[in-house]
Amino acid sequence: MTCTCSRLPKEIPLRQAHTVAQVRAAEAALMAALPDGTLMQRAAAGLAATCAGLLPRVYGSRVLVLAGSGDNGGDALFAAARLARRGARAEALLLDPAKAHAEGLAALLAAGGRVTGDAGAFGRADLVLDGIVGIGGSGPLRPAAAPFATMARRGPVVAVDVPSGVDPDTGEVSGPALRADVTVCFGTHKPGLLIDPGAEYAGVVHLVGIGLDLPPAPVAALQHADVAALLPVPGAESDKYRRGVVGVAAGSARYPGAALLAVAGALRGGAGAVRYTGHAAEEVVRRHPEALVTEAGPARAGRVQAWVVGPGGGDGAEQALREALDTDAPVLADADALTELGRLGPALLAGRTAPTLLTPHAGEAARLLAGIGEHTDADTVAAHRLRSARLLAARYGATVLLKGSTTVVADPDGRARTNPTGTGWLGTAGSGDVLAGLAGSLLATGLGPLDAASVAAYLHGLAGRHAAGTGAPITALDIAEALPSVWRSLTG
Ligand SMILES: NC(=O)C1=CN([C@@H]2O[C@H](COP(=O)(O)OP(=O)(O)OC[C@H]3O[C@@H](n4cnc5c(N)ncnc54)[C@H](OP(=O)(O)O)[C@@H]3O)[C@@H](O)[C@H]2O)[C@@H](O)CC1
Ligand SMILES: [K+]
Repeated sequence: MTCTCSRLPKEIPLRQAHTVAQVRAAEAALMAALPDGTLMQRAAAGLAATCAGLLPRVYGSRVLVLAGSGDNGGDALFAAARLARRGARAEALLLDPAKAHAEGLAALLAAGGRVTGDAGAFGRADLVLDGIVGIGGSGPLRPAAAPFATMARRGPVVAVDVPSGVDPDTGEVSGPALRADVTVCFGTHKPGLLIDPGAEYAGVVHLVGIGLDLPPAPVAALQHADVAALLPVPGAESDKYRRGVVGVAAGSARYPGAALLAVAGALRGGAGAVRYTGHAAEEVVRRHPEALVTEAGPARAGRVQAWVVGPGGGDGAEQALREALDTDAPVLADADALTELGRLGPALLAGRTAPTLLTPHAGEAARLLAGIGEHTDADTVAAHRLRSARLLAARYGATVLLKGSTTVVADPDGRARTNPTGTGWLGTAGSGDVLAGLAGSLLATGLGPLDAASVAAYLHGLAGRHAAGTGAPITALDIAEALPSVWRSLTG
């Protein structure tokens, strides 16, 4: 089978995202060492170059700047001035004319651009620059700018640094926001560009370096090369035990399928063997003869380097979870085990010395949040992904992989990762069971929970894309079966 993924670029570095506070501190240090306006010119030059690349030709194109009164508007006005000097018909719509960025506006006018008060220019433009607000904004778009969030447009919208109305630190969107086709961000990614719903508003994100000296990023998205470097490779001396044994406590008389799918994921996640315990032993062996099965629960199941507990676990989930948590192996809790954990609260994890990885979808995350007294629902969790995942990680003292349109992994130490490979086709019954098995298998090979979770999410997303091809419904088993191909595409 040919894997379409093998054509993906391999050298793209880790996408790092910094908070507004970190960007501000780096900006202040650099600005103190450079002549006034240097950073804005670097930003405007990169922005103008991206815009020029999006236009069939710059000369004669209609470019509209939506300009707020901060430096974000300044960047947009200076970039439009550069395009006007190349013959573009550039206009600026000033949202608060009295407070417009004076130097940027002067540059635009000097280059032959003009100011317009006609909101209809938005729909006629060949390209719109969203310079309403960047990292200095807060809350939803103000009334003067809000109508542009829903207006029809002809040409692409290019967001300057951040789509206006998207929270740069979290990706939360609390009201109207500009929907961009491309976002040109400066110095670093902002977390809000990598996490839905903000990521969806950002479109394709293009980073323009401006020379900021930044600390380690609190949020990152692994790329191909990062994942390839983390994948376990068996050594010459490896046998199945040295490669790691993953235990899967899953499935019930009512849900035997979840066991099959979790084992299918676990068999393809790098561990040397899969040890299954639960009510679906017969089905598991029939479908996966390579699995070891045992009647005993996690407490007496034999050698296991990481446990996966909960998919389709039914009534047995609490007992299996308690037994697995009593071992000194890493434990991944999913599905019914998460429901039990939400009911019993974080005290159940107290005293663990090995890592715990929780893999909730938004509904299960809401149940876990209830376990710490935060009563909410799935939609609210999905709207506040980073915050929800971080809160759960901190309060449960566990790594949390929050599944969804952007999967977010949060570590109790505060680091977070977002997964760039997701696809809507992954939203299929049993897909989460495969992911749980896969992530547990990576844990058993010795990866830490943050790496195991983010590598699993990456592989799972690529496998979903590979299985769906140019676009077709897929089953959870299709995802599992595509895993060896995408693994090869990363290492080949
Ligand atoms: N960091 C860097 O290294 C570099 C940063 N650069 C650029 O600077 C940008 C940051 O500029 P900034 O600090 O001037 O803030 P900015 O985003 O323009 O917003 C302030 C304005 O927004 C308004 N406003 C607030 N909320 C709003 C809302 N909800 N809806 C509507 N309006 C709202 C607020 O209004 P006010 O409260 O004053 O009435 C004020 O007028 C950054 O994103 C990047 O583009 C580059 O030039 C190169 C180097
Ligand atoms: K903007």
